[in-house]
Amino acid sequence: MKFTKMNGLGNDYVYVNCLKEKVEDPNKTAIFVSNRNFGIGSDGLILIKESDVADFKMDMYNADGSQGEMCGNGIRCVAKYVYDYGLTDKTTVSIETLAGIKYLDLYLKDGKVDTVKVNMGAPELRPAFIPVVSDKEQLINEPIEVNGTIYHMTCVSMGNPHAVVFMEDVKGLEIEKTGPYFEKHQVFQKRTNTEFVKVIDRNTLEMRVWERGSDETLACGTGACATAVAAVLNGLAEDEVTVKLLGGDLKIFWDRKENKVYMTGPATTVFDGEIDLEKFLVE
Ligand SMILES: N[C@@H](CCC[C@H](N)C(=O)O)C(=O)O
Repeated sequence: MKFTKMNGLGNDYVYVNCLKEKVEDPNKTAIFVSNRNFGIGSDGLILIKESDVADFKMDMYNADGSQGEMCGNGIRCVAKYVYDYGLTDKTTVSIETLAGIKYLDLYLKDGKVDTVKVNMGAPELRPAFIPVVSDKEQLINEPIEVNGTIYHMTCVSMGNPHAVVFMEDVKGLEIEKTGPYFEKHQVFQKRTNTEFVKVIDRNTLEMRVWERGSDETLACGTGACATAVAAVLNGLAEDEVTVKLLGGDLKIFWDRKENKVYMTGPATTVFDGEIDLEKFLVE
């Protein structure tokens, strides 16, 4: 299997061009390639495919082999891949995901994609569609007991589920002790991604993320979008913010008139490789 290692702000995936390659068992392949000791090492696996309804299709798998509906950092890298490797010469591309079709603008430097702006669509706030168990219309600053501690969360889907928790000490948070309890809390029927966020000022948010299926990662694009939306809903930020993640910054704009969230950030290629999967994916 030929692959390319790419990342968006250190949120790294193994990308496979499925216009040329066939991945028989993506769940199992994701678990193997993601392993940082015995595999390639990544937060998951992303397959680039043909689409009947858009220019390309993205299928994403977390490090535990589960499938995610959407990946903000991943989709910017898919856009870079299809342009830089000559699969398209368009600088505006559409990509089908399990969370619908996303539209992306590509910005070039020295003939290659450097930065990508993604129309991430409308945030979903209705609990049943996130999904999270609740009788309420929206969950904004809602108390939740997690492993014996009361937190306040705002729930947003950007195609995938997010619980956003505002707090003072994000840097000192022992995320590996809290994140798994949020992820598997009984109210989240499909588990959840959780963002822990400090408001620096009304245009700057500091965020760490515990990702469903991949543990702590250096950045999460859908998480940054959910965080920006949650900050506005809680009266903590303006519609346009910089989200500061462990791996770098994302610019997020919630166009409230159109009810669309825009994410702008970098995409980076690290190396190409080839691996004999048959040798490793034995029963
Ligand atoms: N890192 C991604 C999100 C990947 C999927 C997520 N873990 C899920 O299962 O929903 C991003 O940049 O958005």
